Amino acid sequence: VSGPGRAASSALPDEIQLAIEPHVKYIQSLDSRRNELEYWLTEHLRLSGLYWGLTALHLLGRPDALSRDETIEFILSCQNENGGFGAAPGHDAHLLSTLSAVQVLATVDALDELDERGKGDKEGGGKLAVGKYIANLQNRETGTFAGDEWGEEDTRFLYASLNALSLLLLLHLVNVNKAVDYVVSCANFDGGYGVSPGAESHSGQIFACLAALNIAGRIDLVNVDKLGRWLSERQVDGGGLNGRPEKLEDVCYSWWVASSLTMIGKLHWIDGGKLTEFILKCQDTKQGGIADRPGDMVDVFHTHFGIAGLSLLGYPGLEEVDAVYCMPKKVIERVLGPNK
Ligand SMILES: CN(C(=O)[C@H](Cc1cnc[nH]1)NC(=O)OCc1ccccc1)[C@@H](Cc1ccccc1)C(=O)N[C@@H](Cc1ccc(O)cc1)C(=O)NO
Ligand SMILES: [Zn+2]
Repeated sequence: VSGPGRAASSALPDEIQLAIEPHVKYIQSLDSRRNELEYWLTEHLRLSGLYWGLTALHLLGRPDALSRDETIEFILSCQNENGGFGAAPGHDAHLLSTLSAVQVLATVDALDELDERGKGDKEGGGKLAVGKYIANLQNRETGTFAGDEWGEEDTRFLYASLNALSLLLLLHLVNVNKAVDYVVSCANFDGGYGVSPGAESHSGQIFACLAALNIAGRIDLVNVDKLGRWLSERQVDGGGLNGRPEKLEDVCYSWWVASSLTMIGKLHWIDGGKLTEFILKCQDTKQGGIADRPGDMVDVFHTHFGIAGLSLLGYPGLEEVDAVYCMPKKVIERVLGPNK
């Protein structure tokens, strides 16, 4: 494969190499852009933005580029009385921001702060309060999960729950077998999975369902050859991957598709070198950051998923990423043990 194995040399144009320093500076600059309208328009994603930025820095080998104390203070400031976390201080709790909070605290090795300083109900604060908030969102009949008390159900939320609960070592608070049955009920004839039974296959939902099955120890339920074929067909001529047939390539699908292929042992069914080159072409090597497609505006979401994708593809010098948790492998080994 001609891709990342080739020694990066100065003779090559910039975008063929990963511009590490500019990406670090771009991520560090994000929280200081309070004068920009976009900063406030993305407040509903602030906690997830911290997860994307911090994880990208850890994969770049720069875990100290953001202040650990400020990170912990911000996370805890987003916790609600019900134990769940909102996207920003004062926002209602939601499963996705609760997942981001748990992922960030695990990454900076501060999950115990939940017990020392976290909120929660009388009988059990700390980690248990977060676990109970999540467990209360499971639909006891179908096994799937809602994203918050308004009740919208989706396999994304089922994955978010199993991810967060497993990091808190509290999976026993929910009915994992029923969650597995629900994921199986979402399987399509093409081997993929959708948002609910009968919904069309979508790379993001496939990632969520495969990762949930993996955490439940039931990856054996996947039709590997059919799904591997559908996922490998996401690679388009430009080398990038799309989310569904006929859609445009997009850097974040590098993650959703490549991590799914990794989980079923078929990553070699796509051309890793061409995908690597596509991701590197989406960088802004001057200002830093990675966009969804070459020439588009960069954002922290695509910067994170582009770097995570490069890590899966073995780009030299990056920390290894865990395909199931989208977090540094070293963090997952510390929290769950080497043989997780
Ligand atoms: C809410 N969301 C998305 O819907 C992105 C939008 C997008 C980016 N590039 C193309 N579309 N899509 C996305 O994350 O799809 C992947 C996915 C879909 C379904 C299930 C799981 C993953 C992004 C944020 C975003 C919005 C708009 C532009 C860039 C980023 C997002 O927060 N994604 C979440 C997962 C997610 C996905 C869809 C949702 O409705 C909510 C959450 C995530 O990756 N958390 O770490
Ligand atoms: Zn995208």
